[in-house]
Order: sequence, then structure tokens, then C-alpha cells
Amino acid sequence: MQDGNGLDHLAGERAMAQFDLQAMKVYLAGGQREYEISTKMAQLVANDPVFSKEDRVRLARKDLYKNSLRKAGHAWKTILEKGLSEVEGLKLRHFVDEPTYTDLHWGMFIPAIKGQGTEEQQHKWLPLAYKMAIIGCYAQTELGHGSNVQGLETTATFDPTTDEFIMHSPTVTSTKWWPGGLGKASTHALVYARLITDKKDHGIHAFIAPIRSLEDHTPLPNVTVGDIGVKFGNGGYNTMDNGFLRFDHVRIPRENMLMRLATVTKDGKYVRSNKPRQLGYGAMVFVRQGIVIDASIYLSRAVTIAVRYSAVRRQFGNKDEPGELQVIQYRTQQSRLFPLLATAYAYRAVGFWMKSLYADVMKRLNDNDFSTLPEVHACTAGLKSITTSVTADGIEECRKLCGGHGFLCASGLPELYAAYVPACTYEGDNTILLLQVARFLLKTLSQVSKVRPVGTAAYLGNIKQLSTQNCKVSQGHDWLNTSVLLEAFEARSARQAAAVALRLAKGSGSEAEFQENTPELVESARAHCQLILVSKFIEQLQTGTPEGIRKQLEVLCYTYAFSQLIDNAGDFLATGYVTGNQIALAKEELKHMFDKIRPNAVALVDAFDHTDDYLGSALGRYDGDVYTHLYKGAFKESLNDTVVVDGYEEYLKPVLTQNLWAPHSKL
Ligand SMILES: CC/C=C\C/C=C\C/C=C\C/C=C\C/C=C\C/C=C\C=C\C(=O)SCCNC(=O)CCNC(=O)[C@H](O)C(C)(C)COP(=O)(O)OP(=O)(O)OC[C@H]1O[C@@H](n2cnc3c(N)ncnc32)[C@H](O)[C@@H]1OP(=O)(O)O
Ligand SMILES: Cc1cc2nc3c(=O)[nH]c(=O)nc-3n(C[C@H](O)[C@H](O)[C@H](O)COP(=O)(O)OP(=O)(O)OC[C@H]3O[C@@H](n4cnc5c(N)ncnc54)[C@H](O)[C@@H]3O)c2cc1C
Repeated sequence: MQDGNGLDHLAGERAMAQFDLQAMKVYLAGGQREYEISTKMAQLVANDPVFSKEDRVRLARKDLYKNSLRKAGHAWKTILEKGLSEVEGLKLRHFVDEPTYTDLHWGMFIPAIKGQGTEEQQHKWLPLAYKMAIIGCYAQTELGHGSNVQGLETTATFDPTTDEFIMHSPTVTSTKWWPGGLGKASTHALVYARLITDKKDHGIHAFIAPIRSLEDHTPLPNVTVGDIGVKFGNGGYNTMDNGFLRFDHVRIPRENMLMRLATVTKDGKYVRSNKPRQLGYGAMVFVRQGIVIDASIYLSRAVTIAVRYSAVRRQFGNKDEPGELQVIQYRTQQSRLFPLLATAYAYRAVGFWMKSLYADVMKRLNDNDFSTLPEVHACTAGLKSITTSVTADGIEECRKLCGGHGFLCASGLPELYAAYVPACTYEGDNTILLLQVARFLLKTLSQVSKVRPVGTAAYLGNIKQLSTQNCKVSQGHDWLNTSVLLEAFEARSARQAAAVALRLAKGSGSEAEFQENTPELVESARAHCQLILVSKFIEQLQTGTPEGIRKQLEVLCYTYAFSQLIDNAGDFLATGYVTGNQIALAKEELKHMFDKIRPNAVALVDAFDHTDDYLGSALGRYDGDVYTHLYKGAFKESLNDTVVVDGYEEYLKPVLTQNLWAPHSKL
């Protein structure tokens, strides 16, 4: 058995690093305090046997779910007993690392009440929710409609005689379907339903509906509720009880409608506030902004595994060097792996920026300034879409980068993928979200002569210049100028948006024409989002990055930008802004970046600071002792509980002992 080689390889790798590892860890954590909290919480979870992830992929659904309830309960007890702050508590949950009902309770139920409830309603519901005396979920999607929120069918009909709403699921397709935490855990659901007063349909509004008894957790009368069934992959998202819910004329008090954006009075009068109704989608904006940093974390986990393993794994060799080569030495491995490493860094930087963007819009909304809401919506929707798609594909690419061993659950990658891939669908299907961005771009362009675009759309104000000037790059190093790079991304995005806008403007304005152009609209939205990602990564670097890590971050930033340019070369070329030769020059520069990353690769993934417990991967272990742990791991396989397999007597032995020649068989 080959043993211990990996340990030496990674020590050697770490010795090559050319940057301040500790400073990078602090940068990636978002600051010294965040770093300390992360480290403390990661250790707390790793040292507590209740949080063990062992065997998660082998558990049957019932056991898996019960175990996840146990962990969530233990996490809550730990938070209370240790008096952890909100930030510490969230971090602790993060390191427990399995989707569970508390995600929706804290992540959507509470934010939705905060965003859409009146002060009085917040005073009533939030204390109960904060102490988890009630457990809430976010029940928007139905069997028949998810993306099309306006198409939801559940009704909330006001009955002025009793001052109540009657919640009803009139059709099979109106059944609430998918809400996390609804299936088995929640006591309350935030239900999105059509508000009907005096036979008039006022569209979709939010209601708090009690669904389970606070005494014995049984469903309340006329409520049908349960889990929707096993989902993709082993472990993965199966720790979550995504649920179904039907109401059969269930009555709730009038006060249970969240009334910050619209009110129903005691006598049944419907009164809209002067706030935009899109604020009703606020919880989605909140989660979408958080998803960007989350994407960075997931991608960084996969990349950590793939980089460490690629430094340990050796295949073939060449006559110039003794022994076999580490697979990380191969250019093809680098060209698949290093852009993903750079992407994880890019998403971290952009995620930090998203937090400030969100904080800014919240402040404005509190001051009744709604002017930046459309841009923030486009930004959160678009970046949620791009980062989750790239991360899901990136995890799968990392699995392939680990060869055969990546396919084993012991690599940690199959479960990571299964847990992550629904992010491309939840919180808005990724194509639907890009179409939202495209609509925003069209609207912005149509008003550009009258309204100066702001924020991430500001470059569209220079549309004339961006449409006429071409790229000035004549040598490779010309690309090493962030203004040159940015202008290329701006010009490509502006030209793609303008081209599709022009085509639509020349048409009749029909919905059919719009549909016909949706592939181009989606491409133009993607171009806009890629520009935001590149520009915000650059901007973050230029604002106070510590000296000891700046150089490496610059290398990663160029790696990210060049790989985006090259992967989308078709689009860049089609806009006419760059030439084939300029793309070729960028390719050469990208290879130079790979050479700069190579000696730092292991340290750059160490900087993500994932503990072995959190990674849960024999291939991504910090010590690189891959083979010993893969081999040991096989002995944990339940098929190996007995030397002779269960089933031998009934099914294997007869086959082996029949000793009959089947004369008519062609075999
Ligand atoms: C839960 C996480 C735990 C902790 C949270 C903490 C931090 C987050 C960190 C990380 C999160 C990590 C993981 C997440 C974990 C789990 C997720 C689990 C749960 C998942 C839940 C869900 O999936 S909830 C359901 C989500 N559903 C959708 O997203 C539906 C998608 N559809 C829509 O959004 C809309 O219906 C639509 C916009 C596509 C269609 O709109 P349309 O028919 O045009 O609708 P209108 O209503 O008429 O709107 C048109 C105008 O409104 C503007 N608009 C649309 N959306 C918004 C918005 N969100 N904000 C602002 N403005 C919006 C639109 O641009 C139009 O504007 P005009 O000016 O053109 O009129
Ligand atoms: C793991 C998981 C957890 C979830 N948790 C929750 C939750 O807690 N609460 C909740 O309410 N919901 C939840 N959801 C539901 C989720 O938000 C929806 O599934 C999502 O919004 C997509 O909607 P859909 O399923 O209706 O997809 P559809 O809209 O039916 O999409 C199907 C396909 O049609 C395409 N499509 C649809 N409309 C158009 C169009 N106009 N133009 C072009 N293409 C189109 C889509 O791009 C997609 O390819 C969850 C889903 C998952 C998978």
C-alpha cells in the first residue's frame, strides 16, 4: 500500500507559497473578528460528536432526517447554553453543514415578517420566532406554479362577518409544494395566496397560517401536510423536509395577513400603501444576495479538494524529471482547475460587495427611497443565477478533476454536488432570473437618453462610445491594465444588449417576438453579470487590500477575467470589439497567470481555512494522506460488515453451485 507520500507533497507545496497566508485567511473570512468567530465555531462543531457527518450518505431517509433534527436541536441548545451571538449562531449552523428547517425559519420566514409585517405584527410574531416557540417556513411555490408567482392559486378570502380569512387550496395544482421545513418541522407557514375581498381578486399577498398544533405537533383541522419525497443524490438535500400543504377552508384571523404593503380593514376594505408592491419579494432579494458568498464557499470546498488531491496524485512522468508527475503539473489540469480557484476568490470579493449593496438598499427603503430597487433586484437576481450555475458546474468539474476517486462518496464531492445543485432552481430558476436582468437592461437602454443609468448599469450611459471604439490591445501585457479589461467587458455587454434591444425595437413589440429573442436576451444578461463580477472583483482589490496578499489577488483577478474572456470569446468576437489575435494574446497571458498560481495553489486553498471535518473528504485532507484514508474508509462500508455478504446463501450460492450446463443458451 502506498502510504504517507501525500503528507510530504503538501508540506513541500506549502513551503513554496509566496504570500501571507494568515492575512489571506482573514481577508477571505471578511475581517479579523469574522475570522476568529469562524475558527471558534468550526472547532466547536468539529469537536462535538453529535454533529458528526460520518455515514450521512449511507443513512436511510428516515434516519437521515431524524439525525438532522437531532443536530438542529443540539445546535439550538448549544447556541442558548453558550450564549452565542446571532453571528456566532449562524456560523455554527453553517459548519453543521446540512440543509435543515432552521435555514428557512431564520433565512426567509423571519426576514419576510420583518419586510412585510407592520410594527405591531413584528412585535407579535418576531419574539416567538426568535425564541423558536414557533417554527416557520416560506410557502410560496405550488405544484402548478413556481416561477410565475402571479399565477399562484391558493386563495385567502376575507369574511367580514367573522373578521377572518378563509385559506383554501381550490385545485391539485394549488397545493403548496417544495417549501423547506414545511414537510415535518414547521408549526407556521408564511403562505403566499390570492387575496379576495368582496369577490375581488387583489393578487398575491402574504399570510401567516398556523399549520400544526403547538401542543402535540399534529396538523391542525382541515390542513393536509407532509414531505414531498426523496430528492436527488445520497444525503445532499435529503436532510430537508421539503413539504406539501393543502387548506380546506381553514380560517385565520385578519391580523395574520402581513399588512405593511397593503391592508384589509375590519369592514373588508382593501387599501394599498404607497410602497412598491415588489417589496413583497424582499425575502427573495435578501436570500439571493447571500447566495453569492454561499456560492464562493461551496466552490472553494470543491476546489480545495481538487487542488490538494491534484498535488498528491501522480500519473505518468517525463524523461526530464525522476518519478511520476503530480497531476497539478499538467497544463490541462491547471487550465480546468485554476480558473475555478480564481472564481471562488472572485465570488468572495463580490459577495462582500453584495452585502454592502443590500445594506445600502435597506437603508434607502427605510427612508422611503425606492430608486435603487430595480437595479438591486437585477443585480441580486443576475448574480444569484450566474454564481450558482457556475458553482454547480464547478463542483462537478472538480469531481472529474479527481479522476475515479472523485466518484466515491469518500471524496465528499458527490454529496457536495447533490446538496448544492438545487441552488440553480430555488430562489428563482436561473434562466427566469436572467430574463429579469434582460428586462431591466432593455428598460434602462430605452430610457438612457432621459435617465442616467446608475450603479452597475452606469456604463450603459456611455453606450455610444462603447459601441464605436474598439479594443486597443496590441501585445499581451496590454491586457494587464484593469481599465482595458473593464472596457472590453463593458463594450461586449453594451453591444450585446444594444443589438437585441434594436432588434426588438424594429419589431412590432409582440410577446412572440420577445420570446423569439429570449436566447439573446439571456446571453446579454449573462454578459452584464460577468461584467459586474469582473468589475467588482477589481474594485474590491483596489480598496485597501493588505500588501502581503495583493499580488496574489491580482493574479487571481486576472486569471478570472482572462478565463471569462476566453470562455466567452465567441460573444466578444461577435460584437466586433476584440479580434481573434487579441483573444490569443489573452490566452498567453492566462498561461502566465497559471505559472504564478502554481507554486501558491495549495496555500491559496488553505487560505479558505476549511477544516477536515467541514470538507469531509479523503481526497482533500489537509495532510494529503489520501490513500491511507481511502483504504481505511472502505472498511466502513456496510457491505464489508460481514466478510461473506448477506444474500450469499439465497442468491449467490445457487448460481455458483447449480453446475448445470444450459444447452440452449447462446451464452
Ligand atoms: C434560507 C437561507 C438561510 C439563511 C439566509 C441567510 C442569508 C442567505 C445566505 C445564503 C443562502 C443560502 C442558501 C439558501 C438556502 C436555501 C434556499 C431554500 C429555500 C428556497 C426558497 C425558495 O425557492 S422561495 C421561492 C422562490 N421563488 C422564486 O424565486 C420565484 C421566481 N419568480 C419571481 O421572482 C417573479 O415572479 C418574477 C419576477 C420572475 C416574475 O415577475 P412578473 O410576473 O413580471 O412579476 P411581477 O410581480 O409583475 O413583477 C414585475 C416587476 O417587479 C420587478 N421585480 C420582480 N421581482 C422583484 C424583486 N425580487 N425585487 C424587486 N423588484 C422585483 C420586476 O423587475 C418588474 O419591474 P418593472 O419595473 O419592470 O415593472
Ligand atoms: C431544493 C428546493 C428547495 C425549495 N424551497 C422552496 C421554499 O422553501 N419555498 C418555496 O416557496 N419554494 C421553494 N422551492 C421552489 C423553487 O423556488 C421553484 O422550484 C423555483 O422557483 C422554480 O420554479 P418552478 O419549479 O415552477 O420551475 P418552472 O418555472 O416550471 O421551470 C421549468 C423550466 O421552464 C423554464 N421556464 C419557465 N418559465 C419560463 C419563461 N417564462 N421563459 C423561459 N423559460 C421558462 C425554466 O427556465 C425551467 O427550465 C424550492 C425548490 C427546490 C428545488
